[in-house]
Amino acid sequence: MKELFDITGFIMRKKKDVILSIMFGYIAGMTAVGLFAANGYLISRAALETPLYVLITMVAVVKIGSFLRAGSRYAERYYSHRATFTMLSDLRVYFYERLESKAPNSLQKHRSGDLLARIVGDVEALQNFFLRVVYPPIIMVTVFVSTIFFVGFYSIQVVILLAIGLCLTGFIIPAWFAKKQKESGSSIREKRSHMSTEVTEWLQGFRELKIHQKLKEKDLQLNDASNAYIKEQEREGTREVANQSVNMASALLISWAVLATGGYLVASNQLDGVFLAMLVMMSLTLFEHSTPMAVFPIYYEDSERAAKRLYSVVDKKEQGGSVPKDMSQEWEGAPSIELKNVSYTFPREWRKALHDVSLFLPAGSKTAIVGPSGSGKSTLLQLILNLHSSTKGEIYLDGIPVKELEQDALWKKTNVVLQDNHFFYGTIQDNLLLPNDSWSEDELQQILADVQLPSFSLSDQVMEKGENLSGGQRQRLAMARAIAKGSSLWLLDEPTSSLDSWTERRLYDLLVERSGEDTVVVISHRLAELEQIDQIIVMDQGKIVESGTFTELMEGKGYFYQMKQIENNVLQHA
Ligand SMILES: Nc1ncnc2c1ncn2[C@@H]1O[C@H](COP(=O)(O)OP(=O)(O)OP(=O)(O)O)[C@@H](O)[C@H]1O
Repeated sequence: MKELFDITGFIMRKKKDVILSIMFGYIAGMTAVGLFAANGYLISRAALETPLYVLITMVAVVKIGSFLRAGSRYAERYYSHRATFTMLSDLRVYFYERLESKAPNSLQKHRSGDLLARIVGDVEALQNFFLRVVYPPIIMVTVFVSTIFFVGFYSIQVVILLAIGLCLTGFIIPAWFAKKQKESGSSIREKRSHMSTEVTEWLQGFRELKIHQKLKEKDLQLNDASNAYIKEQEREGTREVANQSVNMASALLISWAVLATGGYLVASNQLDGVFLAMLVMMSLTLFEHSTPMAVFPIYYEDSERAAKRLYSVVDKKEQGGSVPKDMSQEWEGAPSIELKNVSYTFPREWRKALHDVSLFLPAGSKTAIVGPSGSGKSTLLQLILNLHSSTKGEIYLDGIPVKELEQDALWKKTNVVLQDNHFFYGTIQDNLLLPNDSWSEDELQQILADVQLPSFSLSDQVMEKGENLSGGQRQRLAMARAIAKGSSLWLLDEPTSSLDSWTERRLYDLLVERSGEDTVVVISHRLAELEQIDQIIVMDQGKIVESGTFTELMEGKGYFYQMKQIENNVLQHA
């Protein structure tokens, strides 16, 4: 309920359109009733010996009424849909912003297909909240009340019948449907989400599924998900039609009752016969406004579910979620990095990825982090980047706690290469993701040459996810992207793991040359090229087990020395 209240807030931001659509909806409803009433009256009058001028006037009124009805119906549709679609666009932006601020920590809990179903399908479902939940009862009540007031001048018995009809078709029957709807429940949203998840996985993993001959199995799962969704859609459709039929049948019964009562009143001289057709026509038209109430419970519940599903993603207070307190802080130049007793456990994991890590990296220093796979190197880098928030302890950049830095400002000031670098469909230049026009084309071409991609031109096409690039080319392009960023903090996670030794050496030389006085932290799985690094941090099982310069660590003959010996042996036997 609270979620729908929030959605109502979004609708109310479009106050002008909402008021205009209700106003024109009311005019359209009233002119429809008036038009049919005039028709009924006209037919009756025409049967009597009525002067021609009265008939001409009546026909003219009917004609004007038709234009008015068409015009106001158009205006009502225009404003109600404008209110709805601009509200949907606001909702999309709102949810996207909330999701973005929670990425990647919270979003990891949701499968991508499910998220897609929520941000596309559930937002879309909310278009019915105004059009089919909020709006119809308002129009129904206002048009009914006005008509009943008018009918009061002719017959109190018909007024009572119409009032009973309003209660029955507008409230009692929809309430009964709502009860039935609650009992049987609807899972159309969940079924759609499940199907979307299966489709996304199928698309993303198509190649692997094909290679490992699992495509058929996955196809069956996809089919099951699709059939379940279709079945639920059919169930919902049948329910919708059944509800509408019951409501329409009840409305027709009331109109029959109006006819019968009117007939009795005419026969007993309590009503002039010329008004009978008018009252029946009014009744028939009037109940068109209560028919939409038949589907009110379906759309109300669907909107409620959709709103709940949306808010369940963005509303949760995450453990370790980053909520900057004072986002105005920034650092100048190359920052120092300090970690004080930092621990981190991934959501839904019991094992600590980092355990009580403390370190200090002076401004302008060059640091390498090494260690076996799974020792927590990438996690450490991600915490410095504020992609996750430490479970315990504090991280400082230039003395400022990273939790208090605005994420955008932090990322703007950092040259990042992660293990998985994403590339977009577009040109090489597009994929350098330049923050401004500070580089000329020649300079960018030089950067490409420096990262050992001399044959690439800025206008070369990159396919989706960089599929037309080799692993090594992707890494070099990611390095070019980091260089083009031009910031004074470098955080690089295995930037050369797919490169041959010669190219790796060139890239490390380039890094030293380009980074100058900047602060650099580089994760390396290889222990070569570390002689020129100021400080090496050795990690194992989420802890720092050693640190020092290359010479110190080699002379200390500890963990690093042993790793180096193993690496040398492997290389000798390779
Ligand atoms: N997204 C995640 N969710 C849950 N656990 C994770 C996640 N990412 C990493 N871990 C766990 O955290 C621990 C540290 O992982 P991390 O990626 O930091 O290691 P690493 O030293 O960078 O390894 P590698 O050299 O293989 O990249 C591992 O036990 C890993 O299973």
